[in-house]
Amino acid sequence: MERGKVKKKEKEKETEKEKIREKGKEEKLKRKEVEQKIKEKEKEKQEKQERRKRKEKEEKRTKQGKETKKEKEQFKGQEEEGENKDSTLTRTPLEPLEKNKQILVLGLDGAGKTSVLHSLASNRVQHSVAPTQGFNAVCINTEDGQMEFLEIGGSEPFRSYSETYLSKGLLLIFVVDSADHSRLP
Ligand SMILES: Nc1nc2c(ncn2[C@@H]2O[C@H](COP(=O)(O)OP(=O)(O)OP(=O)(O)O)[C@@H](O)[C@H]2O)c(=O)[nH]1
Ligand SMILES: [Mg+2]
Repeated sequence: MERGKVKKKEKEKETEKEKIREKGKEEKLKRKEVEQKIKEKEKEKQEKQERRKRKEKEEKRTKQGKETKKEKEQFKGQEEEGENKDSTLTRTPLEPLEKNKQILVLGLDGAGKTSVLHSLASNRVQHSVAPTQGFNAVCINTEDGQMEFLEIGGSEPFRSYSETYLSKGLLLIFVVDSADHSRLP
């Protein structure tokens, strides 16, 4: 009789152990499922962030592209004019715009063109100015807007450019050195 009781108790113990093992397995599976869900959510978050970053980058690129396109078009126009005349001097630093035409400043070499422009721009007299090699563009801000002056060097090699720029200028200022009697008619 005692042996039978012992056997029964042992069987009961084993079944309890099995139940505990099964419970443990189920808990493990549940944990794994929860972990997988968390991982999936994290992945989705990362993907969303990456998409946002890409969009922002693309927007920046398109904005920059538009600006550079405009600049390129302006530069192309200037280059084409310069190539037609086959000289680097024809590429003026300030190409006259239709609305904002330039005021041409012409005169013989040493007449005082650069000096006049300098005194207009800064209200000061500058001594010993170097001869202008090609063009000298000066922009002066006034109450009514901007005034653009374009001086063409008076030395021999640059004099021919004054003819081509005469038609493009809005006004002409011709500077004469009245003290230089040898060059006056
Ligand atoms: N005494 C005197 N000297 C002047 C006057 N204006 C200009 N100068 C001097 O004359 C020289 C020539 O003047 P610039 O202003 O360079 O003459 P420019 O017409 O620009 O000459 P380019 O650029 O060679 O065509 C410089 O040394 C100036 O300092 C003036 O009113 N009086
Ligand atoms: Mg000059």
